[in-house]
Amino acid sequence: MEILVSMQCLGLAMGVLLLFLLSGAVCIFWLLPAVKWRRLRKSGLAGPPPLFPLGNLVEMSKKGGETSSPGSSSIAHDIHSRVLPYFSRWREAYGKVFVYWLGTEPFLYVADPEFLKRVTSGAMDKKWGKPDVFKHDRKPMFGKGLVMVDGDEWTHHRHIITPAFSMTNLKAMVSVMEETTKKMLTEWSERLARGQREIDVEKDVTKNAAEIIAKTSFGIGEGNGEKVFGKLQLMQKMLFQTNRPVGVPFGNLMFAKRSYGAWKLGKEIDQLLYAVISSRKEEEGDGKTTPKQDLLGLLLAGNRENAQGGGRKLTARELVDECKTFFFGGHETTAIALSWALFLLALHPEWQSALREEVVQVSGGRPLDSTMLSKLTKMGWVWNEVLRLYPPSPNAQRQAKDDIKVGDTMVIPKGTNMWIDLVGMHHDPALWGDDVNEFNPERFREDLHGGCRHRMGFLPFGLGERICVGRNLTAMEFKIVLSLILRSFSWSLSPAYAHSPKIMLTLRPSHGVHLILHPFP
Ligand code: HEM
Repeated sequence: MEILVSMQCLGLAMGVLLLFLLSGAVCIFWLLPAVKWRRLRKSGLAGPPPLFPLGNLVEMSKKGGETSSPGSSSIAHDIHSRVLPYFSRWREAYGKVFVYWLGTEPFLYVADPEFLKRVTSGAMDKKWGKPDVFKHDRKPMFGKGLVMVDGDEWTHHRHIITPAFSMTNLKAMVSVMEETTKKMLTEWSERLARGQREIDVEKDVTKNAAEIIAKTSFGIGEGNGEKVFGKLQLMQKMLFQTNRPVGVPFGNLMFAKRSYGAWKLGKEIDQLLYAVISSRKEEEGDGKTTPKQDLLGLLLAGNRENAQGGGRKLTARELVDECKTFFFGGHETTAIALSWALFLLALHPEWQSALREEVVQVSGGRPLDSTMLSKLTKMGWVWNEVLRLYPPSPNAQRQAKDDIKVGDTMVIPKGTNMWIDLVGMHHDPALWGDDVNEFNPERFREDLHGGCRHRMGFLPFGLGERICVGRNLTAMEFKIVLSLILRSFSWSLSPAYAHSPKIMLTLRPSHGVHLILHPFP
């Protein structure tokens, strides 16, 4: 009898616990998002109706634009509706500012530069940080590196990191970029000599950019550098092979095995980078060795200076995370920009010739240096036009760290994320005119903003205080690699090339960029 009673009590307790958990889940996954949704609508922010706990993910997962059939006749640069079909549809219905939901997370979609200016200008910029929802997912890649931290921690990191990217420091990296790229070009020549005419340049340019960033960040080939580089690449593939259900409660469990794999790789990479850093500290600690001029060397020097001025040093853990951040933030974006540039120049041989002429005029046959690079004016226009039509980072993101009041009626509640659609703004005829989808580098001839009707309509490197810290480094690398290719080859698009831009974190040519190369005399 007593056993029966205690069994009943246990059953009751289990029932109450279950009910408690269930009502907690209903509250977190349905009621709270619904309340937030109501608050946003009250502020005048409409959007596609979400279905919690998935939000609008079902509509977003529907297939969009397809690959063009091979051949250049079907290539168009009007890519917004192909790469972001759901945003394109919602924009027609709700305009250039609306709210959509990734799971239970609200996102304010913004493709209106004037609205963006109103919500981020001046002191308001400080109220925005980076979305928490991506932090867990991307932790193995960036840890608590600059891209991920907010508030005072961000200010501290940025203060130490920014000087490392100054033009004076970057100059020392020209020869590393040149040497590495020449190796790639020698390989291309050898392949041509063996009778191979077609090369997927995207693959090789990505490998080249990874090698450059590993060398310029922490000195590849020095003991553990090469191992780190291989593992970092593997981790990136593991994490971003497929789109993940961001914002969906327990969505990560669906990818538990892969997440665990990435976490494990992350730990191995950390160990290797710790070893690189401590041997560097030992080498430089005696004060007799000159600090290395790669980013890690410059960070260590910045760290010492900061400590001498009474500031806090970045810890070894933080230095490791910054090295990973430079690798992930730096190589793929640069490689993609170069790949799109080679693709666009294949379609526009007249620009290929104009750039080649400029390179010959500026450098003759001499090794490149930073003064020469600054004289490559036309190449600068092409750089901007590539980033406009095919921005490698297709969006910038923020999260309101406080309620943000806009004008008299609108409040963006704390916790709301903001998704700034750079592809949308860069392809908006209202901002750029009727030739918005044409490759026309001349638009940057007299204007850094390419004639865009709004100063904030062209943002390939993001905005405000959090603008990309590596933008000078990447522009320098672009000019060096492209100049060297132009000196050695001319090229056209392979008939097998299929135009298929796709967003997988970055905006990439998903079937590579296959070119027919011709050695240039
Ligand atoms: C074509 C090449 C590149 C593009 C298109 C690009 C684009 C961007 C964008 C859009 C952001 C976000 C800015 C924002 O939130 O407002 C960003 C941030 C960042 N980028 Fe780049 N980037 C490139 C190359 C690089 C390189 C070469 C490095 C370093 C080696 C780098 C390191 C970073 C870092 C550390 C941040 C975070 C800055 C912060 O939050 O303070 N990027 N980049």
